[in-house]
Amino acid sequence: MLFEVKPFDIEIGQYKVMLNLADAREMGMNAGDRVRVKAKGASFTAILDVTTQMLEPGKVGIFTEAHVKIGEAKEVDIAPAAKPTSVGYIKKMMDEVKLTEDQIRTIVQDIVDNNLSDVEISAYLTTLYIRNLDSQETEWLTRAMIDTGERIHFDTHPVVDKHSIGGVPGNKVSLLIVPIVAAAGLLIPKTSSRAITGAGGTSDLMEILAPVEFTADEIKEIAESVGGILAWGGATNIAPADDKLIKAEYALSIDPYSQMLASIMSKKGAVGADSVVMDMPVGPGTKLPTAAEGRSMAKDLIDLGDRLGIRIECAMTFGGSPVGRTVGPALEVKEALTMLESGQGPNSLREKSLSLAGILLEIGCTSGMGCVAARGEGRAMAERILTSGKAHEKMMEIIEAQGGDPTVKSDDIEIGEYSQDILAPTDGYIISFDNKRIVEIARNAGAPADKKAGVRIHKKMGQMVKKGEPVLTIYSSKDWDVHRAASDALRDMPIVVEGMLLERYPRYSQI
Ligand SMILES: O=P(O)(O)OC[C@H]1O[C@H](OP(=O)(O)O)[C@H](O)[C@@H]1O
Ligand SMILES: O=c1cc[nH]c(=O)[nH]1
Repeated sequence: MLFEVKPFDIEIGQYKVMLNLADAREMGMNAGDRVRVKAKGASFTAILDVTTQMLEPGKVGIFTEAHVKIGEAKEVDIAPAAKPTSVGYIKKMMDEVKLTEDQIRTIVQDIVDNNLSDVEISAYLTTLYIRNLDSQETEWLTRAMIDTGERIHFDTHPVVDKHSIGGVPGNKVSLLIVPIVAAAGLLIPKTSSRAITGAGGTSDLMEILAPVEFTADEIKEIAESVGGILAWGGATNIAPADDKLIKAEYALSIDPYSQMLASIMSKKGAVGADSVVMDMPVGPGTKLPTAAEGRSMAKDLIDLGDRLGIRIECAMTFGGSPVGRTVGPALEVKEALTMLESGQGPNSLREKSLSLAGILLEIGCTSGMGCVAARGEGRAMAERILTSGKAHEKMMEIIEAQGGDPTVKSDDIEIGEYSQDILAPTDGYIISFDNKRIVEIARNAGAPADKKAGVRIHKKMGQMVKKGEPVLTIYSSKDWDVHRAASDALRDMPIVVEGMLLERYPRYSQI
């Protein structure tokens, strides 16, 4: 049937069209069904939405991505179409049937081609949240994610890299590790994602200092010119399925195990990394609650690295409380820049950054790939690079190469103008600190979309507090977001001070 085009200026990351309910009924279709859209020079499958109000019969609403495909066409032909075959493969996954390499590749290709609806993508992720793929399937998934995008081939080797599985709040260490390692003369083309389960991923942070969206060629050029880059993987055509999946994971606040392995390793494989240090925060409220789970994941990551020809070294790090004292993009950038400027700052941030950077400085020694520090000397070298100001100098070069302001100072970074302190309800020691609640509070305050929102932590596990002293300060660009986050924090405190009355459960209802 022919329909008059009505463009909808709405970007949703899918090919979507909308029809009046009467037209959809006449064609025997419902919302969520697939339609074939044909216009002069274009033919593609889209997901159908229906309306009774927004369009008259005879018209078709064309969302941004689909509109780009049809160009200037004023009329399109719409006909029912079959669901993509990958929907059947996702159903097989749900039924615990092992998939073939081709079937996994088809799912990934359909994700890249925007052929799956949000419902289908969340079914895929939910299945992977409930059950893991085996190591062969995970390798196929990772390879499919690499092969459906571009790859970078560097002329210089070794190419080293760092990646975190995330899950611990305030994990701004990449902003220190990349310049330290690049200042030591190693090539580190770091691509990151945005926040997945947290309140600010490395790309959300770096974006405050410089643009993070580059093509694969630009990443190669920038990294080769200054030794390092901190780019957003989602903007490139590198492992393009990754960001589409991460968007859905962020909405669900989940990071399914097998997808996490493939997500991380596809980004590393696509940039041609020879050696990678993997930061694996372990502790209550993280993605790895116990050391045993950490060791098991380390084994899986090393195995996947071997299959792909990437040398992986896993570092289980302390995830029991936030890294540093800030959570949320601008607050974290301020803290990281202060450390680059002065070499000083919270011990947890300094130690973690230096230890992980140190591993990278040593990493190529045993494999004969080339390294800059002998075994056992990497951390001390990283510390010299930080305290001498060379890491700061390198960070400014990276910022400039990415198109940011190389004269930026930590004092220039603005944080939310609205704030509220959360006070200790009693005297005592902090005996429990809930990472997940800290992230929820920062997200309620608006992070990561509001870059100035987040939480400053005044007191950490084991520290003494006096009744009425601030334990946290919540920041936001909007006063109502601060109030919402603060009342949520007060309703269910993220910290427990020894001796605190946690909850009163009355004998009789008060109502
Ligand atoms: O939001 P959650 O799940 O905590 O973690 C996601 C973060 O972890 C990784 O950090 P990096 O790229 O190694 O610095 C990702 O790229 C992302 O920035
Ligand atoms: O890059 C990352 C990091 C953590 N989890 C993922 O799924 N991807």
